[in-house]
Amino acid sequence: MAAAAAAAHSLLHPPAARKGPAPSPPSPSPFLRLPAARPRLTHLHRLRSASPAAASDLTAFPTPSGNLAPIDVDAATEAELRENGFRSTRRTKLVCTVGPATSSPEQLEALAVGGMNVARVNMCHGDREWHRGVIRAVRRLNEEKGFAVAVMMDTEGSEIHMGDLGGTSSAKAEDGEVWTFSVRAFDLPLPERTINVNYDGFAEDVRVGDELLVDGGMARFEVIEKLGPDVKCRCTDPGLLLPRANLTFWRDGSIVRERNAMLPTISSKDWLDIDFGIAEGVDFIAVSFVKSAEVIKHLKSYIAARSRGSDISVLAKIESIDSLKNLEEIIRASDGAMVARGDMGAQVPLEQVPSIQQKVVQLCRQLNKPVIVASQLLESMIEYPTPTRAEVADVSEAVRQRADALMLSGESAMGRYPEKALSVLRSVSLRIEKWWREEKCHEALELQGVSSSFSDKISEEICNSAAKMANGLGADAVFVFTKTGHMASLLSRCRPDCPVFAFTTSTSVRRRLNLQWGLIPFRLSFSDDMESNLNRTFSLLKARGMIQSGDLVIALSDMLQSIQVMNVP
Ligand SMILES: Nc1ncnc2c1ncn2[C@@H]1O[C@H](COP(=O)(O)OP(=O)(O)O)[C@@H](O)[C@H]1O
Ligand SMILES: C=C(OP(=O)(O)O)C(=O)O
Ligand SMILES: [K+]
Ligand SMILES: [Mg+2]
Repeated sequence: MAAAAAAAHSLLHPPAARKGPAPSPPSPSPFLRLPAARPRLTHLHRLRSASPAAASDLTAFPTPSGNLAPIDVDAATEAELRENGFRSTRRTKLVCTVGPATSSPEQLEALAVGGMNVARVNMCHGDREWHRGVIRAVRRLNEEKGFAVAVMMDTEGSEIHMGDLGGTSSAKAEDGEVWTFSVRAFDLPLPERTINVNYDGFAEDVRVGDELLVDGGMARFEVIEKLGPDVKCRCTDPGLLLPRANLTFWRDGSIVRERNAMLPTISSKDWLDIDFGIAEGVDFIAVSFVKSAEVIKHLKSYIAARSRGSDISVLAKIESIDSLKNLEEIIRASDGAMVARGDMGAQVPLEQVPSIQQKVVQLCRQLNKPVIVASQLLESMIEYPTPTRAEVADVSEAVRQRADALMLSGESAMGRYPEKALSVLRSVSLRIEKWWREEKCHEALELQGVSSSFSDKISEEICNSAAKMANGLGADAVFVFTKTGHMASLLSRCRPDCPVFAFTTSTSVRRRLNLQWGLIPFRLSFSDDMESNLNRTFSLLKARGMIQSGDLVIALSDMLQSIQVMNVP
C-alpha cells in the first residue's frame, strides 16, 4: 500500500525540471533566413520579398520597459515556460466538464491554474441560469487573469435517458428488484423504485423480454410487464442509477432502434440551447448523436446567419452506430470531433471502442480537425483520490495516439477530486509525451494534402516544411503569426517536436486554438511587417522571461509566406 501511495504521489507531483542554460543552437548562423517558397508566377503578388536583415538590427532593438500589456498570456503558461522551458510544455489539451463540484469562480480558477484549456457545459444537466453563471465566470476569469479558457456547450440531443430521480443524487438497484420505468409525469416525490423516461414512445416501443441497459451496462434490467405508460423491469445486474443516465434497450443481442431512430439529432430544446450558446458567445458547440454531415452543415449555416461575425466551431460527437457509417463525411463537415466513448460503448461492444477511437483520432488528424477523447478516462477518481493503473494506461494510449485533447466528465463535474483528476491528466500527458519524443517512437504519419486552393496549398507546404525543419534542427519553438488561426492548426497537425507559439490578433481565435495539440496561443496586435512583429514579440517574451537569448526559433506568418530560422537575439 505504501508503494502504491508513493507511486500515486509522484504521479500527482512531477518534479519541476528547471530549464538549464539555453542549448547551443545547432545553426552556425545567428540569423539564417530562408527564401520564401516559390509558387507559380501568377501567385507572386501574394508574396512579399523578405529583405535580408542583419543580426544587429535585432540587437539594436530597444528592450521594453515594464509595460507588459500588449501581449495576452496567462499566468499558468507563463510559469510553465519559465520553469520548464519550451520543450517540456504540455502538448495535449485538457477539457473539463463543469458541474456542481467545479462551478464557483474559485473552483474554476483552480482548474484554469491546473491546466484546463476548455470548460465544457453539458446541457443534459442543470438549467440555463446555471450555465449562464458558469459561462460568465469563465469569461471573467479570462478577462481578469489573462487565461484563454474556451467554452464548449454540449447539446442534450434526442437520446433516451432517465429523469432526475426526484432530487436524489443516485439510487441503487439490487439484483432481482422490480423497478417501474414510466413515461408518466409524476408529482414529487417519485413513488419508490420508479424512474421517469424522457422518450414518449418508450412504453410502446419496448417488448416484454427486452433488456434495458442503464449507461451502457452500469445496471441491467429485463422487461417483465407493460402496463400502459409503465414498464415493469427486473434488475438482472445490480448497479448505481445516476440522474439522467442514458438508456438503451436490446432485443436478441442488438440495440433496438425503432421510432427513436427517427428522433431529430438537434431537438427543439437543443435549438433553444444553441440560441442561448450563441447569445452567450460560447466558442464550441458539440453536437450529440450526430448521424449525418447534413445536420452539421445545417447548424453551421444557422450559426453563420445568427452570430454576426463571431465564430463558433461545431464539433461532431462520434457516439452512435449511425455516426460510424458516415464518419468521414461528418468529420469533413465539422470543425472537430469528439470520441464520446460513453454512449459509443452503450451502442457497440466495448471491445470495439479502442479501434474506433484510434480510427477517429487518425482521420481527424488527416483532415486537420481537432479531436477530443472523452469519457471514463479517470472514472474511479469520481470517488477515489488516485487513478487505477488501467486508467493511467488508457490516458497514456490517448496521449500516444496524439489526440488533441482529453476530457474529464463526472470526474470534474461532480467527483470528489476534480483538481487531482486534472493534475493526473496533466502529469501523465507530460510524461508520456516526453517519453515518446525521447524514444522517437512515433510512426511517421503520411499526411495527405488538405488544401482546397493553391494559396492554402502554399501555407500547408510551408507548415509541413517548417515542422520538419524544426525537428531536424532541434528548434526550441515555432512562432506563427496568424490572423485566422489556420496556419497554426496546419502546424499543430504536423505534431512537431517543439511547441508552437501561435500569435493572433483576436481573443476568440486565441481561445479556439487552445483546443489544438501543441499550440500555445497568445493574443497580440501585429502588423504585416514580420520584421517588426518578431522584434516586438522577442522583446515582450524576453521581458517576461519566457524566452532567452540564443533560443532557436522558426518563424512563419500567414501574411508573409516564408520560413525564417533565427536565434533569439
Ligand atoms: N450542470 C450540471 N448540473 C448537475 N450535474 C451535472 C452537471 N453537469 C454534469 N453533471 C453530473 O456529472 C455527471 C457526468 O457528466 P457528463 O459525463 O457530462 O454527463 P452524462 O453522465 O449525462 O453523460 C452527470 O451524470 C451528472 O451527474
Ligand atoms: C461525452 C459523451 O456524451 P455525454 O456525456 O453528453 O453523454 C459520451 O457519451 O461519451
Ligand atoms: K450531452
Ligand atoms: Mg454521450
